[in-house]
Amino acid sequence: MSTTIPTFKCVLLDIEGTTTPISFVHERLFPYVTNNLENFLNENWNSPELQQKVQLLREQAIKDVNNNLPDAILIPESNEMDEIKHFIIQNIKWQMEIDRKIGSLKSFQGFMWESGFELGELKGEIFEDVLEAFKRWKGEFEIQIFIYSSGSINAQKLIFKNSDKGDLLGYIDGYFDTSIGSKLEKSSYVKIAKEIQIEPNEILFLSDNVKEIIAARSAGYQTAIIEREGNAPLSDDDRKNNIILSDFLQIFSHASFQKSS
Ligand SMILES: CSCCC(=O)C(=O)COP(=O)(O)O
Ligand SMILES: [Mg+2]
Repeated sequence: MSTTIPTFKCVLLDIEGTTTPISFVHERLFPYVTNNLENFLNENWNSPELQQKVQLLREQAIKDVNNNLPDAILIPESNEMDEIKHFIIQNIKWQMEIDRKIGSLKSFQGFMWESGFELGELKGEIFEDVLEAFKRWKGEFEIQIFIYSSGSINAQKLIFKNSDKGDLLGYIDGYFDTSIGSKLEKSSYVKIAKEIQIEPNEILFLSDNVKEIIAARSAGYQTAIIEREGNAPLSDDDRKNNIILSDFLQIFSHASFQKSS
């Protein structure tokens, strides 16, 4: 009898648009930040963790102004608390309007979501097929599962721990965010492969973002674009040049990802 085994030893997964609906991120997580920002700053102003996140935003804003980024908003170091809060709010709202994938913003968002998840006001949405794929990868094939998202590692863990499919942290072997580098750069994927000590061609990267897929493939990864409802439309060229899946379970029967043994 011929059996099949996967061509990869681990999967590296994007979150937004891949394990999780884009609508959850844009209609639940992001508004949680923008709608609660002022109260959150008032209630947590004396927290050293908040002050550390604000300092990261401040340092990024200085870089942005030095790099002539249009509309960049500085956060002053004045004694006037209300003035500082005003500029923090302006700064965060501006960055979120352009959906910026930058460490200081992602770290601040993750800090705010922490209380939302702890209070039960937020629950991570995970697509139906993801949990079944996790179970099969771990149970049948000993495939390792890693996450690589622009969201902070703290935020990634919150989503998978407090998900609508239960606590999924036990399935996941490690997490990467943009502190390893941009998801659009080949070098980030090279670094991840080195860190997890798996050859690039034995890693399967799944994402909704074609630019991320191109970067991962240039580092030698196997790749597939995940096309979920609500994701950005793919061009004819994207379809011609990539494997496109609408569901993780399709990987188990896709010829490119299996070999006979
Ligand atoms: C922990 S993910 C929260 C969503 C988020 O902020 C984000 O930027 C997701 O980006 P991804 O790289 O997963 O597409
Ligand atoms: Mg994504």
